[in-house]
Amino acid sequence: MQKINIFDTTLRDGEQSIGVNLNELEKLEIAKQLERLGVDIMEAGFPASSKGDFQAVQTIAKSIRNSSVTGLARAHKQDIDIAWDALKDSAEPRLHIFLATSPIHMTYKLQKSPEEVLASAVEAVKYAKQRFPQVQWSAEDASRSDKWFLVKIITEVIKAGATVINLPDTVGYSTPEEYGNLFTFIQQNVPNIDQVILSAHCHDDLGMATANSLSAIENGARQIEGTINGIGERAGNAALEEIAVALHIRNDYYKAKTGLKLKEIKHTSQLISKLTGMVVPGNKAVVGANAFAHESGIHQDGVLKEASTYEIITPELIGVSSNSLPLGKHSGRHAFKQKAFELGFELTPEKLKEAFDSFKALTDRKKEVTEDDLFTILTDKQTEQINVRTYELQNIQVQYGTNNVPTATVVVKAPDGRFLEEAATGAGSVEAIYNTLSRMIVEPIELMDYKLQSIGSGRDALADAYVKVKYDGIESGGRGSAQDVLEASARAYLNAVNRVIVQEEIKKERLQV
Ligand SMILES: CC(=O)SCCNC(=O)CCNC(=O)[C@H](O)C(C)(C)COP(=O)(O)OP(=O)(O)OC[C@H]1O[C@@H](n2cnc3c(N)ncnc32)[C@H](O)[C@@H]1OP(=O)(O)O
Ligand SMILES: CC(C)C(=O)C(=O)O
Ligand SMILES: [Mg+2]
Repeated sequence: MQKINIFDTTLRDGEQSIGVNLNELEKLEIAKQLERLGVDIMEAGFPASSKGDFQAVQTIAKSIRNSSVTGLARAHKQDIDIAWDALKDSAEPRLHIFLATSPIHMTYKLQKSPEEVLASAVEAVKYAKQRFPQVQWSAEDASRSDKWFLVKIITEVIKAGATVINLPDTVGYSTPEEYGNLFTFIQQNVPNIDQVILSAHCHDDLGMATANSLSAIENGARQIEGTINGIGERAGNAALEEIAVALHIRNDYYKAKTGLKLKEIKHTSQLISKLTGMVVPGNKAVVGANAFAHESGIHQDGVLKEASTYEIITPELIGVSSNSLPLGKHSGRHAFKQKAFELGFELTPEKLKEAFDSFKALTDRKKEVTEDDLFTILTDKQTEQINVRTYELQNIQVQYGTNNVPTATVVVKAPDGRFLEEAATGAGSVEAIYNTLSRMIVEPIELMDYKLQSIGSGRDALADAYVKVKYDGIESGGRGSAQDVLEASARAYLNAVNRVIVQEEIKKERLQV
């Protein structure tokens, strides 16, 4: 099994993401977590770029012992000197020098001829090698460079003392096949290539960073550069967690592995997301919140029967405690039943069916059905009395205006099966409803208490009303939930009335016995 070195550049290329600016302590915290994750090399920053970055690289270099710490430098003696000051106390001082080799970059950005670029690269590597035991040289924009020029400059840079050669796809331009071929070509044509480790550094401009990195591995790369969560310049870098997990899950195919402790992936991802402020998309491979969540009924049924039907990665592998089966519009009965069981409900098949129907109806009206909503639906069903004749709410309409008296019109199905319709006013909308209901209900019911609260948060949260009534000396509470507070209030009132009537009938039966 081939070992692939992981070069993490979250703290350098990752920090180049728009809007990300980590302070020294934040960088140190991330560095310690990267060490726990087991990265072989971490690029802590670009020491010559600012005093703050110098300080952060120096602190990290002094603190981290189990990963090699590196810093970036241009092909400038001054950048190299500053980097040495920052890195000299690290466990294994390592420098990363880059210089662009593509015609576009050499002509327009560096404004140097290929010969000047070659001389400058060799000079910088020789100079760095006087102090640093490990010197990586990167041919920036390698994928858009002339291949024979790459052969020439890489050969000379290795002679100058480079220990790692990186072939970046700086602008994410390559396809997997092209990028793999570049690695093969360099190995076949650079005579001293066996003296160095070949590295891949991919960007995600065309969404191919992970595929390109894996293709590089298939073609001889032994070091992979990237960031956690794929953060980085423009569309980002290759996401290291994707590559490491792909190598693990498909080691039958790649026959390569990293030294990463995969269980640390989720925690690392969360820490980096929090400190950089870069939110991980829910559907992001491996670390997205939905990576182990199954919403559709057929998938949920399959996962409940055997997780591997729809899960190729176990959540535990990357440090997530379990998968989840959130209930929503596309869910089916199996997952609903399982959730009811987890919430502690044992409903009869009939009640379960009715609860499922209520749940499905709610999913049409509510964006997200929460656990609290399910609890309410299931409690309502569990506690619903069957085979008792009850008042049932059919329709409710309320007219309200700041300068009008609120008026409610309500239709109720009475215990004898008749449909009753009434209207009444009240000081407020709820009172208007309750006045209307009490006109329809033959039993003399006294209202004792009324409470209203929302279930969960958000604008579409369910309303939960509680009502206490008294009839013939018996007190009973009732609850009702609905998306609208007035409907919830009406349902709670009728629920309390139905309960108190049942209790009163039971009392009468007892007295007759
Ligand atoms: C592909 C990558 O990710 S490369 C890394 C990119 N990261 C960063 O740039 C972040 C940190 N950068 C910085 O803080 C600043 O750009 C600094 C401090 C490095 C340089 O700042 P300045 O001196 O103001 O230069 P500026 O950034 O405007 O221009 C870059 C200069 O470096 C030159 N340059 C670019 N790459 C290299 C290189 N590898 N080796 C030598 N010179 C280089 C450019 O040609 C330009 O030179 P010029 O001033 O002679 O025209
Ligand atoms: C500095 C180099 C390696 C880089 O980040 C790139 O080419 O993308
Ligand atoms: Mg880069």
